[in-house]
Amino acid sequence: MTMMPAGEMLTQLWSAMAGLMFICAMFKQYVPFDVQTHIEKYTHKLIALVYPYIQITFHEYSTDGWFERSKAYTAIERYLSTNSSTRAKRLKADMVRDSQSLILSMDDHEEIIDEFRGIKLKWASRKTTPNRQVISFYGDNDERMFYKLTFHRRHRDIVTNTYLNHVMEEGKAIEVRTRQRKLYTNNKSEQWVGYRRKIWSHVVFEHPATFDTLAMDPKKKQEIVNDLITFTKSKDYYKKIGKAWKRGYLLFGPPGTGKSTMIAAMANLIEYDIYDLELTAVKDNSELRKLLINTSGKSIIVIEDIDCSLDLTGQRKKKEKEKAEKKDGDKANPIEEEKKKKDAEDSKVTLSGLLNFIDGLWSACGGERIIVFTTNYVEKLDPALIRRGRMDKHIEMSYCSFEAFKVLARNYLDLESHDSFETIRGLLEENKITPADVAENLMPKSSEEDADTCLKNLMEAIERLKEEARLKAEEEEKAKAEEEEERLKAEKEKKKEKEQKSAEEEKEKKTSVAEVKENGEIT
Ligand SMILES: Nc1ncnc2c1ncn2[C@@H]1O[C@H](COP(=O)(O)OP(=O)(O)OP(=O)(O)O)[C@@H](O)[C@H]1O
Ligand SMILES: [Mg+2]
Repeated sequence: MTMMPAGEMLTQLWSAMAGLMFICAMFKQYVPFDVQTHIEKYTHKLIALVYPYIQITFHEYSTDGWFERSKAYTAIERYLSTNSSTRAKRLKADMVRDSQSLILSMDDHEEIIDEFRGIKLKWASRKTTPNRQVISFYGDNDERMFYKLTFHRRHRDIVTNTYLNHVMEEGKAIEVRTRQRKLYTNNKSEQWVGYRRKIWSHVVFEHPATFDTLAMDPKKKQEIVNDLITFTKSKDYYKKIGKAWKRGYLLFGPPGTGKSTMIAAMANLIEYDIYDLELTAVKDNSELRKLLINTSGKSIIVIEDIDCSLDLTGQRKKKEKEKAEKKDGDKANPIEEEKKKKDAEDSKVTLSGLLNFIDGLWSACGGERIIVFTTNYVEKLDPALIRRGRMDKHIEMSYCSFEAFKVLARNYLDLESHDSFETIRGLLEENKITPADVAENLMPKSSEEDADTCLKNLMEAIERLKEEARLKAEEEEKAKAEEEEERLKAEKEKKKEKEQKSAEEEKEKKTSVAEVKENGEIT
């Protein structure tokens, strides 16, 4: 037999392929659609007879729970990332933890062979674009990613019963190991369209705060740490008592007392993600619910300044509005006003919606969660929102105590003790100063400033604050006295007016009686 030259062989192959494609095109064009479907069905059956392989697909977004990224897909992605990196030829690279190492995973349209108990299984990463003759409104957002697993049908049982479980478990374990903690924030609903929905955007969470660097009463701090750690280990306990595995914390206190810092420290302690929920960007309760469904387990959901985000405290908002109206008078810009009004109308998250979010049926889906609210005005919140069971732990973050100061001195100046500590203790006991102010003063402002200078700065700052507070108190006192004086004056005038009025009335009465008498005499 004579060997065909390579070039000729290639030409023949090309022409055969072109012929096949032509036949396919003709088939699609001229054979009616339902006949095509029938032919396809029987072809599949025929292939199944001779082709002994089974295929399973795992889509990134399943069709029923379409809002949620499939957990199976994520687990497979992780599993294949460790198993594929040595075998696949085209890889995708992503940064992981601390941005120090890369994680490699299989690229789109790449295939790998995995081995399990001597069985060979083929994994392929695929992408489909819907077979439609229209230009997608959402651009290439309609692309769907999926993994396809192919294996021999004689291994069906072992794959479906054992192998897939093994992949899921491994995938989850890898995820925990390589997890890069994230800080999420919610997007406006306009960005929720398409298959690559962006309900939450995230950045890598890298806040350095820890409970060691957090300045507060050590006893209280320990209590919170214990509470958190107990929570993370209590899966079975929560199951036993029939409660969703979640815990609510309410952090309250004046600005600059470390509420946000505490949340970062919490996330760092228990290694949870943070979802920073901006309620003003949420249109209504159903959006709120969607946001919640799309949070993962092991996460802290934070609503900062809950008193400001929502008209939960109707009265306060109204008062503020009235005040603003009075202040602005007629000068208010009508366009601005209109916009504000529209914003207010748009934000229709209600108290009951929020309560449902915290402890409704939805709150139990997806694993352990911590919900944290922060506020500067705890007394203005609706009691329903913060009752125990909803917000399980109320933590007051208050002005800097001496114990808290010692933590800051250790952090900022590496000082355990100093001659001026006693003076500072006295100053802190007498004055209300926030940890943020103390921290600011303890931080060296130039390379020449040493610990002594920083402590001196702090003492001076407290003295200054003391003086400011005294002046403010004096002014307030004065204003109060003036107000009282004016009130008294107004009262006096009112009394006088009343007296005058009654005197006039008396006089009128008398004259009319006299007139009657006079008239009587005449008649
Ligand atoms: N208890 C604290 N321990 C350590 N640092 C603190 C503490 N409180 C405040 N700070 C410092 O002050 C800064 C402001 O604190 P933070 O943002 O946590 O205050 P906050 O209570 O959240 O205030 P706001 O009510 O205005 O949101 C932080 O960057 C932190 O460095
Ligand atoms: Mg804050």
